[in-house]
Amino acid sequence: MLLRQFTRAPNNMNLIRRIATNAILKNQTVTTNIDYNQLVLVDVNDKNGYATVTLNRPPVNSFNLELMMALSRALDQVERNNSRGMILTSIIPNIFSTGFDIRELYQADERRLREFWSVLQDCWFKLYGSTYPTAASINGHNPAAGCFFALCCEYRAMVRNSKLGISGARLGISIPLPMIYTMRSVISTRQTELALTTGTLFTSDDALKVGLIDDIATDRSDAFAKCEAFLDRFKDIPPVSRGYTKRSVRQKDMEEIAANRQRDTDEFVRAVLNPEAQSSFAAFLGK
Ligand SMILES: CCCCCCCC/C=C\CC(=O)SCCNC(=O)CCNC(=O)[C@H](O)C(C)(C)COP(=O)(O)OP(=O)(O)OC[C@H]1O[C@@H](n2cnc3c(N)ncnc32)[C@H](O)[C@@H]1OP(=O)(O)O
Repeated sequence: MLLRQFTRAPNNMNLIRRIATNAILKNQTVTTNIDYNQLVLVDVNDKNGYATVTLNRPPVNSFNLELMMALSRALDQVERNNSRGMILTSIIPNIFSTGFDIRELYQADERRLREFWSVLQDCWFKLYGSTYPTAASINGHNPAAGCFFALCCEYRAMVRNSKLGISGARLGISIPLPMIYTMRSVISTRQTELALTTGTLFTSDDALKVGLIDDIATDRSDAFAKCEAFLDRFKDIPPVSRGYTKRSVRQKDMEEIAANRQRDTDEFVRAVLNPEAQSSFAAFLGK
């Protein structure tokens, strides 16, 4: 059965901007909350300028097209706000994300599937190619696509007793290029190949050892604090030159993905519609 082996919105363009009314209280963080479309929440801390992007699709933050689109728009919002940094996290206590929503893949409509992948690619360009500093506060299990987005960030803190990785190989799924390039930007090519060809889901200790995460946290608030401390490291670094350097480091990967977008989409669609993959999805969903 599909990854059980791993343990066991609408198109709303209107932003609702809410300024915290009790900000006058001494020492209280002043936040501007941009409630985009509920599936992804964007909060900007007015004290330090950091945006928190929170995945909010209970029960498990699985990515369907709507969540992917909401993430894409949230990233646009962070960019437009000129945030000093961004922390990606999840509202669910012990789960960051369970990856793609299997219901999105099972008996999928091809047009919707193409759009799904295209929006994932957009998210990748926006997050991987962002010039502002990024960190992932991984508050729980994070297999597959959620791991991919966390790896796009510059820093990861993960709570103990969680698992992280891209396990597609165990299901006979070949891993798409954006995921390969992203993992390879974090750990060595050798370790990337090993992780992806064995479909390893890493414990927090093993993830730290191999370099997939930067810190182990005791709980979600510790993970968040560690992410803030990481972003603080850039407080005195001029953001424009910093962003330019980051983009230059990542430029080659982005050019290659941009040049292969159509082929990458075709391969994804073929992989999902493959009868073997469809049987796995059916088994997962108990069909
Ligand atoms: C096929 C071509 C793909 C091409 C390239 C892809 C490359 C590979 C990268 C990404 C692919 C993916 O993302 S595929 C998704 C992979 N993810 C999983 O298989 C995770 C499965 N989930 C779990 O193992 C567990 O949910 C958990 C350990 C993460 C959490 O366990 P917990 O016990 O806390 O929760 P439940 O398992 O009871 O789940 C609650 C509820 O949610 C449903 N659920 C969970 N995950 C998904 C999902 N990914 N899609 C849809 N639904 C999901 C689960 O069935 C439960 O539902 P019910 O309450 O109705 O039983």
